Parts: sequence; structure tokens; C-alpha cells
Amino acid sequence: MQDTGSQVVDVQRIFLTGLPGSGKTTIGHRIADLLGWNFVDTDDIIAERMGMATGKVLTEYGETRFRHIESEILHELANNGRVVISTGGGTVISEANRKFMREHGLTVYLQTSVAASWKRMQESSAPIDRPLIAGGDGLQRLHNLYATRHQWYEEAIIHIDTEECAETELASRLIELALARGYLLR
Ligand SMILES: Nc1ncnc2c1ncn2[C@@H]1O[C@H](COP(=O)(O)OP(=O)(O)O)[C@@H](O)[C@H]1O
Ligand SMILES: O=C(O)C1=C[C@@H](OP(=O)(O)O)[C@@H](O)[C@H](O)C1
Ligand SMILES: [Mg+2]
Repeated sequence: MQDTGSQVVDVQRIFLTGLPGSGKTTIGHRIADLLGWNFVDTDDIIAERMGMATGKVLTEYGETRFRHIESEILHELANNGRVVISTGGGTVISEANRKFMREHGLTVYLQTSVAASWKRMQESSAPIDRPLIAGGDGLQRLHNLYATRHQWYEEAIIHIDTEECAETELASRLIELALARGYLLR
């Protein structure tokens, strides 16, 4: 686990970023439960608003439109406090989104190797439709996403290696670290 900052603030929002399969959705729920905060996943809101699965939004409307909706939703979420926000893996592509997250909460990078992310997605009992990494060359496409995006994920204040400890421990470890650093108040 790595903390790239030491600023003491009483954050009202935690933004989880990382590759698809890094655990943003799964771990986000647990963090919110432990803190007694609300949980939202930008992908769920996109699906709700568009009346179709996020994968279908991507294939029917295209990535540019999808990113526009994703950014709009991210910005709306700042109206709420005490909330854990699981972003989509591509939310960090936008510099404006990265700046917005930094200014409105604690940014967290759930660090995962491409191989582990890929394996988790293959093994998941509830697979999510992710057209950007679908098809026979899906793993190569995930490598390409990582190569482009890792610099942006690394801008997050807190980095957690999700392969370092059991899935069940990750949420409490993040909270302990955020408390110890003063990002959250007891
Ligand atoms: N150490 C771990 N950290 C996070 N997720 C894990 C871990 N080990 C296994 N998983 C599994 O990997 C999958 C992660 O999927 P998900 O939470 O949807 O990721 P994301 O929202 O980042 O795409 C889940 O099925 C989860 O149970
Ligand atoms: O990496 C991406 O660009 C995407 C990741 C997905 O979310 P998860 O990271 O939660 O899988 C979803 O937003 C969409 O399929 C695009
Ligand atoms: Mg997710």
C-alpha cells in the first residue's frame, strides 16, 4: 500500500479508480458499508439513466457519447457527501474528470496487474458486459488500456495493491490508511 500525499482533510467522497476487474465495484460496496456512507457506481447510474446496460450504451451510442454521460454523472455526484463512488475504468481518461475528483474527494487507485484483472473478470460469477475488452483479442486490448491509462491512475492520492491481501481485507485496509493519514476523521 502506498500513500502519495500527506494532506490532512475531512473528505466527503472517496473516488475509486483502476482497471476493469480491479475491484472498484466490489470493494466500493464494502468501504461504504464499513463507513456507513452511501455507495454509487457511475456505471449503474449510466445504465439507469439510459435504460440499458452500460455495455449497450457503449455499442449503441459510441465511446465519445458514453464518456460525455460518464463525466456529467461524475460531476452531479459532487452534490452528495459521505459517499463512496466507484468510477468506470475509463473515467480517468478525461483530465477534467481527474481534476474534479482530486478537488472533490480522496482519489484511490486499486492497483492490479493486467493478468490478475483479466483472470478475475473471466472467473467472476457476475460478469459485466465490457465491449472495450470483448472478443478474441480482449486481453491485448486490456494491455493497451493499461499502457495508456496507468499514468492517470497513478495520479490518485492513495494506491492500494489489490493483489497484496485478500479481497475481504482491502476495504478495511483502505479505511485504516485514510484515517491514519487524516483524510477521514474518526
Ligand atoms: N483482491 C481482489 N480485489 C478485488 N477484486 C477481487 C479480488 N480478488 C478477486 N476479485 C474479484 O474480481 C472481480 C472484480 O470485479 P469488479 O468489482 O466489477 O471490478 P471493477 O468494478 O473494477 O471492474 C470481482 O468478481 C471480485 O470478487
Ligand atoms: O475501462 C473502461 O473504459 C470501461 C470500464 C467499465 O467499468 P469497470 O471498470 O467497472 O469494469 C465500464 O465503465 C465500461 O465498460 C468502460
Ligand atoms: Mg465496476
